[in-house]
Amino acid sequence: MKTNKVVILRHGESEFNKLNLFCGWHDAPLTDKGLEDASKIAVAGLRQHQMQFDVIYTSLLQRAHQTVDVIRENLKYHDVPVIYDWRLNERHYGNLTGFNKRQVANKYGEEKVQIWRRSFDVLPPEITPDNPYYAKIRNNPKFKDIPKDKFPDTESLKTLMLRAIPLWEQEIMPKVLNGQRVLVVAHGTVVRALMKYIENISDDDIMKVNIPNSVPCVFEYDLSSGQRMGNIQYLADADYVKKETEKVAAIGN
Ligand SMILES: O=C(O)[C@H](O)COP(=O)(O)O
Repeated sequence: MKTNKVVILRHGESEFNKLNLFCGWHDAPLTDKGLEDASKIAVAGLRQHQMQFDVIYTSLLQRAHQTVDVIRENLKYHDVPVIYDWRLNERHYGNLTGFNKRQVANKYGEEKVQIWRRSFDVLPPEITPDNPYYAKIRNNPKFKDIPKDKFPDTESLKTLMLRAIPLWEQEIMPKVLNGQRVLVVAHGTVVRALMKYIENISDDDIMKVNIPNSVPCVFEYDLSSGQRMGNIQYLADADYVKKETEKVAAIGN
């Protein structure tokens, strides 16, 4: 039986992850720890499982690019082409962008914050011009080619899926089923979106899914039927994955 694997990875810890701030489309860089984990966790996992790639897909955001760079540098993937696509950007966090998750929970309640963070279709309030990150995001030159009518002011997992799944179905999956080895380096909500779609996870169950930084997730396909095989494989120590997943699920301090 001929099979092929596709790997999906969330970037390393960003400055906003560290400060526990809603980030979304704000272009925060990785922290030193984020850079280190990209190599110690992501690269180590890929290397240990002898993963090779023909093409890498990523978003327009630097935290994903820096993660890609660490992988390319360490695994000598300089010849592997990188495709940058806005449809892999993190979900736009609306007017929550830039605010501390704990402080927002103290103001609106934990339940409300978890609905904003993890529900399938509840949109955070739209970003308004008085938000300190509004102009930075709107004027980010990297976003200049995004169609005006597609540029979001807030997004839920559902609306993110409306942009990310067509890319997966029309560009990424045909390559995977053609035998190309694809690595996707993206963001927490993008990984949740792809997982929901691939694994057919219900709108309720996806609320419990949290994605740790820097841990490669592997999905295997049977090339003759195009069907998914087996379970998701995480290329990191199980205790590490559990600990990091719990950290992401929590609202933090
Ligand atoms: O955009 C962000 O703040 C993070 O990348 C994801 O945050 P979350 O885990 O709170 O959705």
